[in-house]
Amino acid sequence: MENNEILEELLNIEVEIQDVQEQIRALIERQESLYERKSELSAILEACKESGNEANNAASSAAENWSGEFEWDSEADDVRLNVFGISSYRANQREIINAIMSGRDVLVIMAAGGGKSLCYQLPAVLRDGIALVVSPLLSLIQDQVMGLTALGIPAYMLTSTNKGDEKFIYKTLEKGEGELKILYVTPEKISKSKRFMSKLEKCHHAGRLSLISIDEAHCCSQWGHDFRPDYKSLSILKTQFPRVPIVALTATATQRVQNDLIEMLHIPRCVKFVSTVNRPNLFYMVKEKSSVGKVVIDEIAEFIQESYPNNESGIVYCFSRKECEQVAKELRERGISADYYHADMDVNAREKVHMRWSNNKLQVIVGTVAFGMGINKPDVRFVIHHSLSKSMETYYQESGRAGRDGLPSECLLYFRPGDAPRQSSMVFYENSGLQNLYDIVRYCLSKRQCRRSAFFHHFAEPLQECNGMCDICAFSSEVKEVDVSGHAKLMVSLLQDMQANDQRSTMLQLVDKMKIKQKELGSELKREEIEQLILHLLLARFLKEEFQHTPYATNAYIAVGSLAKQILQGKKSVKLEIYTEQRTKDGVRSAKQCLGSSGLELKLDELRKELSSAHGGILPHSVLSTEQIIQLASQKPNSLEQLEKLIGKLRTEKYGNRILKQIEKYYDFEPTDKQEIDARAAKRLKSKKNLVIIE
Ligand SMILES: Nc1ncnc2c1ncn2[C@@H]1O[C@H](COP(=O)(O)OP(=O)(O)OP(=O)(O)O)[C@@H](O)[C@H]1O
Repeated sequence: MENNEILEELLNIEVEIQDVQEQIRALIERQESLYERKSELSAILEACKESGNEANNAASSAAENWSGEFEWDSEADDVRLNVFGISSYRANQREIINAIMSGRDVLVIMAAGGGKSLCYQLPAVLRDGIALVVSPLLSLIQDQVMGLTALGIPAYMLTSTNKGDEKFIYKTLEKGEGELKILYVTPEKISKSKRFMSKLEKCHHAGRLSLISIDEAHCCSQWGHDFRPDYKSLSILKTQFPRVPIVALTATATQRVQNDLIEMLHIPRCVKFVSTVNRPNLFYMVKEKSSVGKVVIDEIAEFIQESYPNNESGIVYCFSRKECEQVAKELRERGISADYYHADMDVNAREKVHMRWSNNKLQVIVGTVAFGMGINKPDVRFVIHHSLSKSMETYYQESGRAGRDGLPSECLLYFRPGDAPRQSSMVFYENSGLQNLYDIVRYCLSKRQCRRSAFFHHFAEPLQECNGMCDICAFSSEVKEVDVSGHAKLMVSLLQDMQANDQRSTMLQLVDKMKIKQKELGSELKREEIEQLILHLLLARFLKEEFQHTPYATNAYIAVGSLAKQILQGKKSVKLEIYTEQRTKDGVRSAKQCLGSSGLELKLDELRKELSSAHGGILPHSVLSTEQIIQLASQKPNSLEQLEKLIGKLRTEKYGNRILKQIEKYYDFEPTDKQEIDARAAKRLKSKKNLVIIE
């Protein structure tokens, strides 16, 4: 064998070894995520078994019957009503309180606005001694202390900003003299103040530390979206105060975060209360985002002005500080009262904007993620994401700031594939950062999966009915699958060639190259479709992202992924989901379709006009009972007036559309007589599917 041949073979083997290593790495990653999903599913199964298939409560809570009778029942009822002014408990609150009162450690996962505070504040009032509450943000703490003081509960905070109370607090902890029931601290106090910890130790020694509550507990976990290193030090609490019950509370925690929390806080025998992540009053929607910035702002402004003309509050989330300022300015130019909020502003300026918004002097806050925890405004009617969030958790949390009062509210996410690399260059160094980002990208790309069910899937929760409260379920739109294997193959070869020449390509550059090259294939994809294809290939690991740091930024490049060979060898076909007809902005087309099938000539403009003028600004409380729908279906309206009369309280376009969607379902019956309809409706109601409650 010639030397040259040996060298060449050696080189080939080297390349192949690298390739195999890449594949092994990818397979290990896949194996890890499968293990994780397996443990999540096993946990759900366990929870379902123990709670007799009831979705809402997690395992141990059900087994120990925390809803039975307890000796503190009447005192607790008295405090609930006469101190907190709350007439009845919400789901799980009483059970959680009973578990804490029984001295157990408790993990509470309850959606935003679900009423977590009462769960630890009420036992804090009932139990002798002082309750310690660890909370991550000063503004949150201030709110809570103000609220409790107003209720006549002696609550204080020990932070660097209120040195005045420090002396009193330390004396009370040490000697038990002053009146103090609930003490709020930030996690830094636990990790950094030896003095505080020694006073707390004395308080505990004298038997006066009643419970420890850890708010926003997901901050403890490396996998939590708001991970805070100081929360790590909280592991000391159980070691130092083993018999004091710890209650950890959060709005979002995947199975992995839950396990992490339990381990970190040393509470392996805690009672878990996992309430559903479902927020039935929130309408979720993903909107295609134009690549022209002005068009996006026009759409957002139009949406706000049409749907919320009476200054109803909203939030617009943006990617960067600069973008926040720009979007706020452009919204103002379009007549919307908006201002920005981000971490670069000084505290006073931020506080001022927050206050104006809280007092309804400002309609829209345009914020970065810095406008986050501690937003307690209950009547936020819409949360719009101008840019992609970095994970499903973050999106759930941010969009969840809408509708904490339980009234119908909307969550819109503007998505275009080009936003993904912007985020990935920010998150790639985080634990599972890319994986988390790809989860939300998958959510945005989906054209068939109910948005709500995507959340259930993500948080490993059994499915629940969406009731037409997401764009996928509310608007009917034809989606077809297009085979783009040829384009995928071309893309991979293009990248391979570039890599061989030591060239890199951003998503944008790759799209440009594809636009030219795809002509050879004889079938051309649009720019947006090529972008979508790139994302699909990234999600399936046929492609991967690589990052390069410059002194100013980190750039994301698209490279050939570990499984790309399968595409080149034609072992995998690639399909894109494409709408066969453009979804109309608000689903009127779906109404048209549904009414069309009944023979009703839909006067689209008339209906639109009527519906928008009927929108009185007050949030819709359209009521259309199942009986009314049955009636409607059996009467087959054949004029617009008749339809409107039947629908009666139709107030807004979007609610109108929901109702029409329901009608559509009923028309699918093609019923012959009323009895038949009643029987079928009863059957549906029995299976709890398609239950229409719009109130
Ligand atoms: N049983 C109840 N009945 C009526 N209102 C309640 C009840 N429990 C709590 N609330 C109210 O619900 C609102 C939200 O409660 P709370 O602030 O405790 O929510 P949360 O779960 O901590 O939400 P977040 O995670 O967003 O902070 C508050 O105004 C609170 O007074």
